Amino acid sequence: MRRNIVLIGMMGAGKTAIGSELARRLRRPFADTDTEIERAAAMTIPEIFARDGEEFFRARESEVLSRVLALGDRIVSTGGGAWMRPENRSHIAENGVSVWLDCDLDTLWHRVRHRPTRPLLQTADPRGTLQRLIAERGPVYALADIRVPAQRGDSIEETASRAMDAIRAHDPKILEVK
Ligand SMILES: Nc1ncnc2c1ncn2[C@@H]1O[C@H](COP(=O)(O)OP(=O)(O)OP(=O)(O)O)[C@@H](O)[C@H]1O
Ligand SMILES: O=C(O)C1=C[C@@H](O)[C@@H](O)[C@H](O)C1
Ligand SMILES: [Mg+2]
Repeated sequence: MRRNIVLIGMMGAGKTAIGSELARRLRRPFADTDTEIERAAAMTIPEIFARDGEEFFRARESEVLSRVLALGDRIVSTGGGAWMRPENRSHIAENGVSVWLDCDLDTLWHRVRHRPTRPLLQTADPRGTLQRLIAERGPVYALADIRVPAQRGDSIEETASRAMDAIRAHDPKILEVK
């Protein structure tokens, strides 16, 4: 079974957008943990946070992530907080290669500020919250196998190409066609 390629990073970094582009190019199945959680719960992420709280969401996230990773061969886009749990990092390391989409605050803010779909940003100062999350999570994201800079000026295609180059440089076998 081929190793999964697992995208991690902040909300708005492009895990979903770049992940689906990589899956299309590599002709591999795509899985997005946020989408899988919403499907299983038949609720949106803001609804899950509002009704059951973040801890409940994190438990479902770990379950979904394990299930998807066990399938293998996938491009897996995670939610922004998934990488913060040590057990999730261990599962990802056992079943795939981790790719951090490293995106700056201004670009992230530009992308997420008009979207009400990220419950963690429903604060009095969402830009400040985003900045704090970047500061808290940055050192942990940096534990990923591979770092790919994802800047505002780059198109989805350019960032996807940069990710492919970085994965190939890390281990060419990961991109081999069956
Ligand atoms: N170069 C780019 N790379 C990635 N996304 C881009 C780019 N340019 C524009 N976008 C847009 O920015 C948004 C990125 O959000 P996306 O949902 O992919 O982020 P995410 O990392 O999956 O966030 P979350 O953790 O909240 O799921 C999308 O609407 C995407 O179309
Ligand atoms: O960064 C985060 O903690 C989150 C990011 C999103 O992908 C969702 O998983 C949820 O909104 C939490
Ligand atoms: Mg996403």
